[in-house]
Amino acid sequence: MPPTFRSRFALTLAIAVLMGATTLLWVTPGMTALALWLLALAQLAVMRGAWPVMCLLAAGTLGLLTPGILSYLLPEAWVATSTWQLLAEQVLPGATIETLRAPLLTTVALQLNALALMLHLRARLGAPLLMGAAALLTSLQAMKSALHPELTPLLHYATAWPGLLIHMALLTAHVIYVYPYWRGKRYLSTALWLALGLVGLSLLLWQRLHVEAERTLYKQAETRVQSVTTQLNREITGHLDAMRRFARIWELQSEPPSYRQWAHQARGYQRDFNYLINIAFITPDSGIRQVYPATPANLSLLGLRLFDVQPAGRSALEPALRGVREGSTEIIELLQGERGMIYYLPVMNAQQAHIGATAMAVSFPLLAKSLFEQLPDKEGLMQWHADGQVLAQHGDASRPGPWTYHHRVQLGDRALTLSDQPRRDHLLSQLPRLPTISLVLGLTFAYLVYLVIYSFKRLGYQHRAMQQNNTSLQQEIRTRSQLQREIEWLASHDELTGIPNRRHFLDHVSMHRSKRPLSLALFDIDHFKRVNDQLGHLVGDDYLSRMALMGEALMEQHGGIFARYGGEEFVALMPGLDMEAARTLADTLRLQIIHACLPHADGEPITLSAGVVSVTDPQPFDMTRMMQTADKALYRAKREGRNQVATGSVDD
Ligand SMILES: Nc1nc2c(ncn2[C@@H]2O[C@H](COP(=O)(O)OP(=O)(O)OP(=O)(O)O)[C@@H](O)[C@H]2O)c(=O)[nH]1
Repeated sequence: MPPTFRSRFALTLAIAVLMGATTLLWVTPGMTALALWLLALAQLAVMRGAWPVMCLLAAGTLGLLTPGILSYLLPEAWVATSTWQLLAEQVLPGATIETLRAPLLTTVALQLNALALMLHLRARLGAPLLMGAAALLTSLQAMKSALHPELTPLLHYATAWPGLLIHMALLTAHVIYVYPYWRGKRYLSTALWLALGLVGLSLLLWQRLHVEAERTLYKQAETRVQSVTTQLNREITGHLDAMRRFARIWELQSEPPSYRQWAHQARGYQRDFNYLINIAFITPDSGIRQVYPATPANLSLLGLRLFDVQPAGRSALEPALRGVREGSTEIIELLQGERGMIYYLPVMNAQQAHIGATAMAVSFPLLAKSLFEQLPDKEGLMQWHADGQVLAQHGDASRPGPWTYHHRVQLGDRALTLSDQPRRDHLLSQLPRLPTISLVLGLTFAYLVYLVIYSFKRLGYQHRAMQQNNTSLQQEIRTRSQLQREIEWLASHDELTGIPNRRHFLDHVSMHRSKRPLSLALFDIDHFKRVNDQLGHLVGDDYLSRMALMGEALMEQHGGIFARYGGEEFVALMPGLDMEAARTLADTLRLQIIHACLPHADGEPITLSAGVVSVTDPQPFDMTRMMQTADKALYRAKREGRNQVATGSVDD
């Protein structure tokens, strides 16, 4: 994709995001929409190169989101949920904490995105990681929203899909824009993938801790409800035991109780169980004979036949009146105008004859009130239900939480439900901050790991590059030294034969000029032109080289030097050799060459002529004169038939 097309695509996407965020802000205004809108503007500013504007917008986004993050992070003891709620109401009348803060993952993702925009292309400061982490967090939030409610935490409230999609599009626009700048950085990928792995791990840990924390809240509701039902069972067992004791009192007398006796005994029981709104004596024909307390509502019942006025309780009352067993009604409409249940117990007299039954009417609302008494009323709403009707309730129904705990209780033959719906503020205040702290620490750790690995890899890369430079520099130095040596060698040696050249020879001469005796010999190959002409120049070159090497070896063996003087001429300096020794050495070379099998075209061996000159004490050394004398001697050797050594004296 050509870069221009890529950047145009990113720009279009950013503009689309801005339009989407504007719509979102219009339709469902909230912190997520506002932050996205600012970020989209910042993204456009980045693409237009307006850095100050971009920094201002990104910093504004960070500032907007910071109170939200703090509200998730700071312990309840430092800043209570109610304080955050008050703050929210002051910022926007009628707002709740939720309207002014996005879900945790979305808030953190938006912050990371804002930071990444501020860092722009600076991979060394972690811009790619911030983008990657923002994308991971947004994906997890999307997953949680998609799976809601089965696998999501109890307190979860999903981010609206448009917000998530817009955020993803914004991240994509940013990645498309910056990708070409990061593509070539080899040391980036290791640091990035490792740090993203850590981000993923800290997200998993957060998810685990978060779900656990919210399950604990759910458990608290469960415990609360169970304590109420246990208390209910205890109360029922308690007042039934008391009632049995009460019924047995009348076995001591032969007459049915008088009102005075009845009131005297019943008073104590009614005081202990204040939800007993009526303790009555029922005659065998179901007539109400005595009632306590003597309230107008109770007194108005005297004389009534329960079989007639309360047929719903007949099945419970009849066995008690016949002395067969105790009985109790379901929760029914009591004659006193309340809902409740009535317990009937048989009453016998001293002669063990059934004289009636004791009836105890329990007001369910009063019973429920006594059960709820211990519970705080600000934490939520607790309700008793039966047949879809609320029998009694306790607490505060405002800002209900996202879930209700239900518990079925068997009351006689009747099933009741006790529900507990905690208030959202209560749940938020109870929610531990540890998961959020672990997420923030995890992200920070991943960021630090990224910085360390990135710097380490970058240093390594730079170090390797430097090492490569050093190696090639050393190689260059070696090549140059080699060249230098070759140049120096070529300056002092003959290229064809490899033996010293005339310049080297002259340097050598100046070193030994004071040496006595000192001899010098000039050598010239005989009829060498014929070799070239008849055998070719390549053979001529080969002969020259081989003869040069023989001469060099022989002269060096005797402490002298053998050099090519030019063409097919050689020169030798022999320090310490007098004329006779020098002539013999020159002749030895001549003989070696004859026996070296270097034939002419006709098979005749190649030969050599030489002119030798020598100086002894106190003769001075004059190079020009020495050379002239040796040359003359050589000329004589040639003239006298070649293949011989002639000598000359510098004094002639
Ligand atoms: N192949 C080859 N030939 C060379 C080189 N330098 C000089 N010569 C040849 O050496 C020959 C010298 O010839 P001349 O000076 O006529 O002497 P000559 O044939 O050796 O005869 P005399 O010296 O008189 O015995 C020439 O043919 C040169 O071309 C060389 O480096 N390689």
